[in-house]
Amino acid sequence: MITTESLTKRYPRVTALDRLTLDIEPGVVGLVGSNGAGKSTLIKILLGLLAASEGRASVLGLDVVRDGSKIRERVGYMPEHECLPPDVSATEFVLHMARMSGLPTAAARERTADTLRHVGLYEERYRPIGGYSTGMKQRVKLAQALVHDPQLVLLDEPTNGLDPVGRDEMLDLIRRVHTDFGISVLVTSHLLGELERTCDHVVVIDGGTLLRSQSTAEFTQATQTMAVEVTDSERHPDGAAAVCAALVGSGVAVTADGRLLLVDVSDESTYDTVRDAVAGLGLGLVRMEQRRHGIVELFRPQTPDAQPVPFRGQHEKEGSRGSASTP
Ligand SMILES: Nc1ncnc2c1ncn2[C@@H]1O[C@H](COP(=O)(O)OP(=O)(O)OP(=O)(O)O)[C@@H](O)[C@H]1O
Repeated sequence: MITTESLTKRYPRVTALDRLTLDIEPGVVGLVGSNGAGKSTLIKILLGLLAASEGRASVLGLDVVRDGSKIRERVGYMPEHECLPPDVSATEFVLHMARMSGLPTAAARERTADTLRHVGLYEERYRPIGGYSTGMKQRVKLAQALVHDPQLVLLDEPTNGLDPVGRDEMLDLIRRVHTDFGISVLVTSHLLGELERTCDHVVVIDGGTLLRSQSTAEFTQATQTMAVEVTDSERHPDGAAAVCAALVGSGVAVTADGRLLLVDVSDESTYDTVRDAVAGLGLGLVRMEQRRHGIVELFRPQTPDAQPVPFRGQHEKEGSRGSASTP
């Protein structure tokens, strides 16, 4: 879907992309990086809107230098920053963008109505965009990226400025763009956690260089650890400690993480041992689940000398952008 070869973009004061080589298959792909990592620069080069300093790139098999206009016919783009005219309605704006993409008037009208329905703006479609909430504006930007039925959409920080519920809705919508219409998606975010559940594949860049490009399943491989949470009782006011002692007594390796017990699963019988230990103490089992590596964990230092990559955790608030910190 996208390939880059030693792609480099130098601005007078900063190298935004530094010999980036990528090979991305179709699907829903997340491009993760902290602020200034080079995500928007990469997207603009892929659209043929910005010239690279060195290297090559192609999108859907088309060269970004030679075939920029062909790429833009087949690709939808949702820019990061607000760029919507306040005085027109969503219908007028998206229809205009559909016509700009070359659709005949009747088809453009039909596609506009369908797309606005798909992004959940059908009821509001005749109101001026200036009165829309941030979430509604993001949906208009998504609708104009989809209206000409592209093969691929490039979505630059589509969850920016949204509250947690708005984020979840936008991420579900993005997932459905692929499952319902078969359109491939490249979505950028500085929040690792949100891409974990949305994307099939994640590409991580930092300072314009590639850190990782891997399937989400590989990123979040299941581990042989089970998290167990139990209730307390009058007899056992610290239920977790009591279960921990019982398990250690049965030869099970277990560590306590607050109220959570992390149990090494040596084989299937470990599940029965945990159940029997909890029942034997007369406690209730709140949770017993397999632990997975979250993407965030991958950025913890691997060696004592290694520095963590400064990505922001999912729960950090918007508005503190630019002050990157370790999750
Ligand atoms: N037109 C420009 N002129 C000079 N420097 C630029 C220009 N555009 C981007 N940069 C610089 O290039 C680097 C990469 O910027 P880019 O916008 O691609 O990052 P990003 O990962 O998209 O971050 P953000 O999410 O903050 O937009 C940054 O250091 C930025 O300041």
